[in-house]
Amino acid sequence: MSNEVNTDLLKERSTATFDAERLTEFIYKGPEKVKRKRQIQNIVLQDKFLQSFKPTEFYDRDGQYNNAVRRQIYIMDRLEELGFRSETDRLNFREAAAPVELSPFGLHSGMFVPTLERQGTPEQSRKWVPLGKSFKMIGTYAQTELGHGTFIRGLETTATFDPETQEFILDSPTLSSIKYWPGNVAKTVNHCLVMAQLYTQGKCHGTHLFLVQVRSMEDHTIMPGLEIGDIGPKLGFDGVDNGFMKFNKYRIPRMNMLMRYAKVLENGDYIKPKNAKLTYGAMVMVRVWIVMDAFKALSRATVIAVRYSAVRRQSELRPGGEEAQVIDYQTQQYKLFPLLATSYAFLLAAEGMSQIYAKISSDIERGNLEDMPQLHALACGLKAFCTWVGCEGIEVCRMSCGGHGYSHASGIPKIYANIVGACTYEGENTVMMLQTARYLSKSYFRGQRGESLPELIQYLTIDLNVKSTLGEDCSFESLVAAYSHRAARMVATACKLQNANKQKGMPSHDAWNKSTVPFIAATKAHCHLLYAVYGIVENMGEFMQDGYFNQDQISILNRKVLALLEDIRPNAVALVDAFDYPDHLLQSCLGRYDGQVYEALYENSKSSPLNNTDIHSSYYNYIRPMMQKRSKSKDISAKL
Ligand SMILES: CC/C=C\C/C=C\C/C=C\CCCC(=O)SCCNC(=O)CCNC(=O)[C@H](O)C(C)(C)COP(=O)(O)OP(=O)(O)OC[C@H]1O[C@@H](n2cnc3c(N)ncnc32)[C@H](O)[C@@H]1OP(=O)(O)O
Ligand SMILES: Cc1cc2nc3c(=O)[nH]c(=O)nc-3n(C[C@H](O)[C@H](O)[C@H](O)COP(=O)(O)OP(=O)(O)OC[C@H]3O[C@@H](n4cnc5c(N)ncnc54)[C@H](O)[C@@H]3O)c2cc1C
Repeated sequence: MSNEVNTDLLKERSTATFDAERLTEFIYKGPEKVKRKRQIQNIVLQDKFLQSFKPTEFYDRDGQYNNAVRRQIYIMDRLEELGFRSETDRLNFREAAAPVELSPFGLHSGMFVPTLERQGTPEQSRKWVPLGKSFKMIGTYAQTELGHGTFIRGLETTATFDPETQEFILDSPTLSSIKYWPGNVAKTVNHCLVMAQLYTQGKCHGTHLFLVQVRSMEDHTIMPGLEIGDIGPKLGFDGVDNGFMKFNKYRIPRMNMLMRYAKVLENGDYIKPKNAKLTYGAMVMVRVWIVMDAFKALSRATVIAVRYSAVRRQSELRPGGEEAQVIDYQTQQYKLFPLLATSYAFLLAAEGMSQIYAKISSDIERGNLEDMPQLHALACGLKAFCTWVGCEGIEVCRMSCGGHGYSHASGIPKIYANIVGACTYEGENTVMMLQTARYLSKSYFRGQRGESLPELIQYLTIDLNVKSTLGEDCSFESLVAAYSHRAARMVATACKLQNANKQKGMPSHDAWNKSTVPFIAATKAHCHLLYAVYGIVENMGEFMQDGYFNQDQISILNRKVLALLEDIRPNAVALVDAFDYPDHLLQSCLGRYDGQVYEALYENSKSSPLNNTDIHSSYYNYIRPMMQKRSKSKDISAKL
């Protein structure tokens, strides 16, 4: 490989109108943090073991899982040796060491341990959290069943209290009650947090969480009374052993129910929690994190596509001139620059969401549940919006790289395959949007009754007769007003339909169901408040429906979006460089910092296992016999 940087990329970097390094410092919160992040990434780069892994697509499923376990355990050991204590250091190390591979211990650290911490009593947490943190106990979060994922109240696994033995009896009474999908259940973990319907004194009290040992701590054999296995290959998540699990009257001690909020006493009495939805806390937490995952996935794809578009030359833009960088085509800019802006918007949204989560969840822990519905609505809406928009955007990035985007060598298919799961897991996106929609609907009617609303949704009460004041400058205030107006109008329209349905005599659940299509559109509009000119141009109909903008304003917006493409053009490469993703993190022949994409693609193809021999065994086994058979056939030899 040559050591030179592609001349087009050199030019792009030298003509940028701002210093990308300053923006990097803004993203990572200061120069010291950037320095530290790079030091950590360099440690990984120097690590021969970590650099010895081939991309996951070169391994079969068994090899992918095996490598994922091997690599993740090595990472854990190295983190200990290096003495990294700060969460940021550890995250930077993990991301650099396994940039595209999901961990078979992800749910252990991401859901199992935090749920023990937050849903266990102080005694339970003291007992189990240290075991979890030190990996003496390895666990996951097992909720979804064959028959139910979305509808948690419909889960069928039962946990029946037996006061005689002071135990719960876990059972899978039907085929559809078998736990199905939980990550790392199949091969990795020895414990699970199981969501099951609690029965005591002959009465069902709804779903609760139970700590269940599923494999022996001595030899990892499956505990008697359980059936456990892998569910098979998936679109992504190659190194993750999503599993199934069936309980056959399996007993666990009473104290293995997580009892911070709800309790079952020795005599079987049930003590209700302050709010039944407190048991869903782990899901809310992960939805918040997923917004950051969507940022990381979309921004990586954007870096790859923008750099490649600066290097790739195709066709003549000026007749008879040199072939143009594809980034100079207006259509290419229109595909990529809004996604670049979206990446930055997602970063800010993810950080804002995390702050709100930290504040409200600490209130909840102190017993103040007032803001629980607001947190739930925000986390559901942003999780769904950011993963949907992120996945659509990643696909646009892939296609904007032409044929090479389709190759794993581009790095984009893997980014997509992993993040697209987030449109489904931790709450299917439509269902999540509808949770936010219910909140908007209730808030709208509250606003109509003159009740005060939380700041984020106060716009629902604005006067919808006011028209836009947007002028040539497309001021920030006029854009925010436009998004608020559109969302408020769409929420009002959906609510009026819901009301009209009720007035026609429909029961309230039907009135709701028959207005959910407009509610989804309204909720997307609510989440879309992150955007500016492009978002209006792309959704003009919704902004125009009640004549909010006049014809002149539409022309201004259409001109503005094209002018903005020109403004971004000289800075596009610097804007993606600022994310400061090193090559070994991107794992992309197209998104390389030095732009030597053709050399990289050519080198990469040589490592395809099909190139191990010039003549593949299938020639001897099938092609040659087929040709020999055909050459003997009269018809063919006659034609030849
Ligand atoms: C992840 C760790 C890091 C790295 C590892 C790497 C990779 C891991 C990848 C993937 C992990 C994936 C893990 C999972 O998928 S776990 C399973 C997740 N499952 C779900 O998310 C299920 C989705 N369903 C639900 O959340 C709920 O069932 C529901 C749709 C919200 C409805 O619940 P239900 O009990 O039926 O509620 P209702 O009775 O209809 O609602 C009454 C009332 O309560 C409100 N509500 C519901 N949930 C909450 C909540 N969490 N907080 C506050 N309020 C809540 C609901 O809106 C309703 O309010 P109303 O005002 O309308 O009455
Ligand atoms: C990669 C991956 C990892 C996972 N990891 C885990 C894990 O670790 N632990 C775990 O417990 N689970 C896990 N899951 C399961 C996941 O949480 C569920 O699949 C998810 O919650 C969706 O539920 P479902 O499969 O029942 O979808 P369904 O609810 O069956 O969805 C099917 C369709 O029905 C629609 N629908 C359903 N209900 C409604 C409604 N009320 N209103 C309107 N439309 C509706 C949906 O929009 C969707 O279009 C994982 C799933 C995946 C893909």
